[in-house]
Amino acid sequence: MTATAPSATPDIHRGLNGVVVDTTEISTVIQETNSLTYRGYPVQDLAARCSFEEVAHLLWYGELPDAAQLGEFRARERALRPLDRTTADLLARLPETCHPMDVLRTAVSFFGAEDPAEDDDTPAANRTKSLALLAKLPTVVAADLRRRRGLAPIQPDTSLGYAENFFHMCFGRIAEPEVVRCFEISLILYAEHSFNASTFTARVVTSTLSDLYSAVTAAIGALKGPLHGGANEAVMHMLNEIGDPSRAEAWLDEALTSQRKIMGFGHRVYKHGDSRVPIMQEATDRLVARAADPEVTRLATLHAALRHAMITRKGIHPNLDYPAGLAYHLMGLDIPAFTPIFVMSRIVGWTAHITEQLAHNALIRPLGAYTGPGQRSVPNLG
Ligand SMILES: CC(=O)SCCNC(=O)CCNC(=O)[C@H](O)C(C)(C)COP(=O)(O)OP(=O)(O)OC[C@H]1O[C@@H](n2cnc3c(N)ncnc32)[C@H](O)[C@@H]1OP(=O)(O)O
Ligand SMILES: O=C([O-])CC(=O)C(=O)O
Repeated sequence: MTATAPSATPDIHRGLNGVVVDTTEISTVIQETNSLTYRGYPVQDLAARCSFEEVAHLLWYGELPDAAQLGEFRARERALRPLDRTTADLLARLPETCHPMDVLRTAVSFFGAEDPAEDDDTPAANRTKSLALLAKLPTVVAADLRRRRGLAPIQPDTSLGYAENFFHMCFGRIAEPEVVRCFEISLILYAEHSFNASTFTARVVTSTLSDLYSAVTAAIGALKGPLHGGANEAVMHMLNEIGDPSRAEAWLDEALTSQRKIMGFGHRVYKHGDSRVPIMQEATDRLVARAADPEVTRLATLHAALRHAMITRKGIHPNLDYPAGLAYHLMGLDIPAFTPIFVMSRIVGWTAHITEQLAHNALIRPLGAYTGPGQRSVPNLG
C-alpha cells in the first residue's frame, strides 16, 4: 500500500480572527475612522438624536420611521409587554442562586415552546416574534431584579417609553430624565455590532433553518461569557475589588503579572479604542456630576485611574462595557442585571441578523484541521 503524503498545513484562523464569513447590510465598523454605522448612520448621531425605538425600527426595517410608523411601532411594542401567567409562574420558580441570564435564556426558550408559530420562519412571522421579544424581555429582567430583592413584580405601563418603563418596572418610579437618557444611549450603543460572537451564534443556529427562539436562546448563552457581554458585570466586580483609586496601579501590576484579563478592556475589532466609548463615557460623566456624592466621585476617580493605567501600561483601551458597567451601577441597578440589559438591547441586532441570514442562507459549517492520533485499529476489549 502506498503511504499518502501528509497534506500541507492549512491556513488556520483560530477564533475566526480576521475571517470575513459573509456580507451584511446592517452595520459596520469603519476601521480607518474608528467609527460605527447602523444602516449607514453614524451611531453617535443616532445616540444624540434618536430614541431606542427609532433605532430598533432602523435596524429591522432599514430606515428610520416617520411619525406614523413610529406611532404604530410604539403601540405594538407597548401592547406586547405583559407576561402571561404561565411564564411568570415558571420564572418565579427558578432558583434565586442562578444568574439572571439563565432566567432570560429560559424565558426565551419557553416563549418558543409556547408559540404555535415557532417554526414559521417567514419574514412576517419573525418580525412579530422579534417585536414580542423586544417588548417582553424588560418585563422578565425587571421582575427578576425585584424577585431577588424580595419584591413583587410591577406591571408594565403602556403610557411610558421603552427606557422609562424599565425603570418603572424595576423601582416603581421613573428615573430622572438624565438617567433615562443615559440608559437609552447605552441601549442604542449596545443594539448592534456586526458579526460579534453572540450574533454569529444566532446566525449559525439560523443557518441550520432552526427557529428564531432557538437562535436567540443560543445567543444569550454566548453573550453571558465575560469575554463578551458578561464583561459589563465583571467591570463593576473589579472596581469593587480594587476599592480605592490609590490602589489602581498596584492592582493592575499584580493582575497583569498573574496574566489576568482586565475586564472592559480590549476588543477583537477595535485596536485603538471602541468608537462607542466616548459617547457612553460622556453620558456616564454626566451621571457622576449630577450625583455630587463622595462615594460616586471615588468610584469615578478609580474608573478613570484604571483606564489611564491600562492605556499607559499596555496601550489597551476600554470597550463599551467599561463605561456602561459603571453607568448601570450609578443608576441603582444590581450588578447581575447588567448583562440582561445588554440582551434587552442586542435582541434587535440578533433578530436583524437572523432575518438577513435567512434571506440568503448558507449552512455555516467550517473545517477543523485534525491533530489527533493517526488511524488505528480498535483493540479487542473482551
Ligand atoms: C461588548 C463586548 O463584548 S466588548 C468585549 C468585552 N470583553 C472584555 O472586556 C473582556 C476583556 N477583554 C478580552 O479578553 C479581549 O480583549 C477580547 C476577548 C475582548 C478580545 O480578544 P482578542 O481579539 O482575542 O485579543 P487577544 O486576547 O488575543 O489580545 C491581544 C493581546 O492583548 C492582550 N489583551 C487584550 N485584552 C486584554 C485585557 N482586557 N487585559 C489584559 N490583556 C489583554 C492579550 O493578552 C494579548 O496579549 P499577547 O499578545 O501578549 O498574548
Ligand atoms: O464586536 C464584538 O466582538 C463585541 C462587541 O463589542 C459587541 O458585541 O458589542
